[in-house]
Amino acid sequence: MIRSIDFELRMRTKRSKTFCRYDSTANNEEFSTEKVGRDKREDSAIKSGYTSNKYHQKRPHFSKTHRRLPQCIIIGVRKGGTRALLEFLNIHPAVQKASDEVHFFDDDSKYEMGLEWYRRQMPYSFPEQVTIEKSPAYFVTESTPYRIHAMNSSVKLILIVRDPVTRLISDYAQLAENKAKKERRVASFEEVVLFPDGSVNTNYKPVRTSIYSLYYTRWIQHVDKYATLDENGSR
Ligand SMILES: Nc1ncnc2c1ncn2[C@@H]1O[C@H](COP(=O)(O)OS(=O)(=O)O)[C@@H](OP(=O)(O)O)[C@H]1O
Repeated sequence: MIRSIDFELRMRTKRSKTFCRYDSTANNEEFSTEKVGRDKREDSAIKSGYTSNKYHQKRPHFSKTHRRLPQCIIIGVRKGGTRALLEFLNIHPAVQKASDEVHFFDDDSKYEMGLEWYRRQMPYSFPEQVTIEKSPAYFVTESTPYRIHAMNSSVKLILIVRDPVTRLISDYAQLAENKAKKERRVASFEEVVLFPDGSVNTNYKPVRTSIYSLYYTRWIQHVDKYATLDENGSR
């Protein structure tokens, strides 16, 4: 059991002589490594901030830790502050986050790889810790409520929402920035959000994402099935 935020565990592996420290305050890492015997690959990965699960799979870990399917999932909403929420939760020593968005339930090609693949994307954790991942696309993807329920009907789901118009502007701004980086034409906000007669274009995906009721009603159909999703938790 991890008892406090300052609690540290240290391990020296025989093979690489890597010195590992459990640091629950670390930003992007389940484990921070330091000192003796790090191989070059590890050094450059740490320097560049590279923290993909592919790399984690090769990193040393404590003998009593395992990768576990998440008991808690932040399902959205995109641009709702999901990253900040995940990082805040991860400060708690009993929480272990997946660093990357896994997109297991909303991406058919990933879903087809099965739960064992999904489990392997998760961080190592102690038995008492809660594994958590966030993929904001889950909230708006049709197949996701059923798929998550099929994995675990008592998984805890967190939905964080934001003023729908502010969220739309934030979503548009990110998409526009991505397009600009690729030197593609960026349509104005009015162009994509409004029809010439001034009505709102609800076919534009960022607009649709902000119509929370479209998706909420889909999730609510599963509320009875989710034993732990009570009235407050589902908001
Ligand atoms: N604490 C807090 N309160 C209010 N808003 C916050 C907070 N933390 C992050 N943010 C804002 O959330 C936006 C990023 O949301 P996400 O992390 O969900 O983005 S993403 O969907 O993963 O891309 C992003 O919004 P924009 O600034 O409009 O881009 C963040 O500024």
